[in-house]
Amino acid sequence: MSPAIELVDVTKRYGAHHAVRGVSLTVEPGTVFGLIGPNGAGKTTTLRMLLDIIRPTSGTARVLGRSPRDGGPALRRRIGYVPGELRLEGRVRGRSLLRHYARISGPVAPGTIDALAERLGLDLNRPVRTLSKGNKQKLGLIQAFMHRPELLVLDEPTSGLDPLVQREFLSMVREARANGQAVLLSSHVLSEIQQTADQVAVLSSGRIVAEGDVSSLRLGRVRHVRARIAGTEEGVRTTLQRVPALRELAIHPADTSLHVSATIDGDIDPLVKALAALRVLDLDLESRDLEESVLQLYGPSEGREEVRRA
Ligand SMILES: Nc1ncnc2c1ncn2[C@@H]1O[C@H](COP(=O)(O)OP(=O)(O)OP(=O)(O)O)[C@@H](O)[C@H]1O
Repeated sequence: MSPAIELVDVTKRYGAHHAVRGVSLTVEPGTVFGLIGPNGAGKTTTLRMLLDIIRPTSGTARVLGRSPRDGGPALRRRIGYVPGELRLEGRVRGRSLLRHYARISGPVAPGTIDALAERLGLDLNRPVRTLSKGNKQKLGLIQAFMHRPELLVLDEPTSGLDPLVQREFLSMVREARANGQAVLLSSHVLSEIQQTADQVAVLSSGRIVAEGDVSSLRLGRVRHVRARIAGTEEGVRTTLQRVPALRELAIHPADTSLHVSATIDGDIDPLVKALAALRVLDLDLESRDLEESVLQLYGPSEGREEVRRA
């Protein structure tokens, strides 16, 4: 079976600015591929090239075995696409709009539209212009999923959705994978990629700076540590400085305790053991957000030229 997506050395330039530089990636049927990276990294540009909304400056793209440029409407119907910025206006009701899309996308099994609307909690009888951003996004998701396309290309699909709906959406993605559909999901939210994707590529300044299976990347291992600790500043500093993976340690006296903040990259067990020797009044461990993780692990000082794996 040919890959659902194959990009080889694809570049997109706007004048002197490289939005995407030499990106190669392969997405197999029945898998979820996560494309992550901070704002402006080149995610939307990469996805639009798959749909032939824009064309690469150089390199080759194949989608479901065809060139997006030559595939035309026949290829387009085999893809479900959620654009990053969904503009839906007009008096038309959600149901009519989806029926209209269904005439373009090809057969939708009876009951599918209502079932998806029910799952996502969307009222299909409302005119689309009166829908909130999140509800418009739900319409966008339904139009992408309803005809069970071989490939789903989803650009920041959970933006504007509340956490319960996000969870339902992630189930829909897993079901699509189980049906043998391929999914390319772009996001700047690491957790949703971690929950669904089999493979992941990290884009930064238009380049893939890391790729592999989700568990092999070190992104999720960088955490913020915040604690309130009783004791002397010197004693606390001496204890915590022995933790090998602890960085950016800062200690500020506040009232009767010390406010401690740091980041930890890797094994947290030595930190837990060190804290056990102190009087900890409060403790908070939080994953760094994606942008911080990407920049720390794969940023300029780490050498963007190389693809790094854990
Ligand atoms: N039509 C255009 N003309 C000029 N520059 C563009 C154009 N489209 C995108 N860019 C630039 O290309 C880079 C990549 O943009 P892109 O929208 O692909 O990023 P992104 O990863 O999707 O970011 P975001 O998460 O903010 O949507 C950015 O620096 C952007 O300013």
